[in-house]
Amino acid sequence: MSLVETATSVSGAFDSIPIIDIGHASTHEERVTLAQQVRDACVNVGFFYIKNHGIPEETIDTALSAMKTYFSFPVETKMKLYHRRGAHYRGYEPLLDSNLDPANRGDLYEGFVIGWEELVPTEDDDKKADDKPTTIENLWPSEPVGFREALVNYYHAAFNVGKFLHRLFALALDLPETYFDDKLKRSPIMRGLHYPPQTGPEDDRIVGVGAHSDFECFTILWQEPDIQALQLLNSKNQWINATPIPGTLVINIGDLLSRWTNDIFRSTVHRAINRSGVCRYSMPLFIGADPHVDVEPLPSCVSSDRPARYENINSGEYVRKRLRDMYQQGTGTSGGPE
Ligand SMILES: O=C(O)CCC(=O)C(=O)O
Ligand SMILES: [Fe+2]
Repeated sequence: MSLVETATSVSGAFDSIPIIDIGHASTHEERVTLAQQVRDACVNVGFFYIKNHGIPEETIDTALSAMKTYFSFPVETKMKLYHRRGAHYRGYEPLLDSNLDPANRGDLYEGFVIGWEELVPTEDDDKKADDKPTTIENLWPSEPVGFREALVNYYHAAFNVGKFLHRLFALALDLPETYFDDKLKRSPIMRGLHYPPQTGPEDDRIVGVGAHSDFECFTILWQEPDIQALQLLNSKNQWINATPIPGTLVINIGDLLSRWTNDIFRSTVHRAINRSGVCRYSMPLFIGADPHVDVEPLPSCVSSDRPARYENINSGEYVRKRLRDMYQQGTGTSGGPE
């Protein structure tokens, strides 16, 4: 069945989230089989878990413990790196600073945001990058010791998984396997997130992260085991729990890849509410397209029955606008970069 035909029969009324084992992918045949599962998941749900992703537990644990220490510092210390002071929203986001769902009153998480950075910069790094990718500087606190190393290590480990996944997306979209290789070279933004427990009466207008879809191409989310918080909205308006499954990562499609695929890959609305009684941590890595890349519906996703639904847009401009909107709706007072 063609991609367009596959998408036509989809209802979006999913009640569970597929788990895909990516552990065996050395042959082209194995990757084609995986790509078929990925296609089903992206068309029907927009979310899936991956297992056997290969990120060492130690890399995750070290990043988690660095985050826990950092977020335990007084807010005045963390505010020295307030993310709205710089030009690119890097650094510390305090509680209630953003508001992803305009119907809400602010998102009850604090975060720390970084972009591309080599742990040990290589001399010819910029020369190698023929596409003038972002070289926006990250902001780093002096404490805890090892914070930068822990986060940058996790960033690259997760990005390596992302590089593998975008090849599966390409196969799933009937494109050459390497189609996205030169388009997603340095795009990821990573956030370390801390959700304090929400107690008291349930109030749908203040949640950990309000209902939203992600802006970029796809997200690789590590969520803390044993704490239920993430939920996805299906087409019947039911919230489906994305229960943490040990050893897995959650992958979801964002709006940019949804546009690129003419809505054949679903960018599913989700939210997070932490009513566990204890703090919860998560680490999403958002993989967009590099800023210079133009995005318009792919030929394999367009037909006479399904004409292109979107204009060509520049990826950098698109994501910048989405970020501006998100932070303007928040309660942060010092405005945002233009
Ligand atoms: O923390 C989570 O589980 C979800 C976070 C999220 O959806 C986001 O940051 O876009
Ligand atoms: Fe999200």
